[in-house]
Amino acid sequence: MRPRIKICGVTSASQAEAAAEAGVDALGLVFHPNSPRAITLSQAVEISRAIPAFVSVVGLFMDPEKARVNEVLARVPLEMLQFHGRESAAFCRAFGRRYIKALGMSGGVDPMTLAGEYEDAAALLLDSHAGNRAGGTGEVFDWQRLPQALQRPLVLAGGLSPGNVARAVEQVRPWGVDVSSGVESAPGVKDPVKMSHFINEVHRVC
Ligand SMILES: O=C(O)c1ccccc1N[C@@H]1O[C@H](COP(=O)(O)O)[C@@H](O)[C@H]1O
Repeated sequence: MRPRIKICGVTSASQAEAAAEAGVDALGLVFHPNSPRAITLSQAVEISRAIPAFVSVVGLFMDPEKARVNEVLARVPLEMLQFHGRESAAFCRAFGRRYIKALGMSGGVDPMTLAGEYEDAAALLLDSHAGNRAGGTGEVFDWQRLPQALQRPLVLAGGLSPGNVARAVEQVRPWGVDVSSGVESAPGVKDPVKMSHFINEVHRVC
């Protein structure tokens, strides 16, 4: 089965349109203020209007206040939430939306220990979290270290690019792949050619 493809951190309507045109399944809007891909509420509203039916809109947060998530949800039609910090499962499920929980493959904590906590997650996203940065790093981790017995669908992330995604899909067979910096021309600027190349590479091996 073909893995679902999410492109995270679009910062303009034209980038979202180009990704949809290329065949993406989901687009991520980043609400973590320290990211070069962070957008304002008005930008998020404008971008979400440009996203056609059957492309999911995912809101990315990292250790947000509950009030901030609710403020975003009141304005932006997010289908799903993606949490990249130390949010508990109770926090992740508090908004009446399905959620993806990101877990880091660097550091001392075994992702399997954490994974058990998020039994209602729509997927678990495994990312390198290199240098204690929780995403958007462009760093690959050793895919051999992925837990074999994950109870939820696996989304593979971290340093994916048009050059390595086919190998990643063949080796890991994830439910989905998520990419941010690997399809950019500069931080926060998605490149239509790279997005299209990335998606075509996934299709090529499925
Ligand atoms: O994209 C960001 O800026 C970001 C910031 C904080 C947390 C997560 C972020 N993005 C997510 O990081 C992974 C991997 O990114 P990359 O492909 O290695 O650049 C991906 O899941 C993004 O959704």
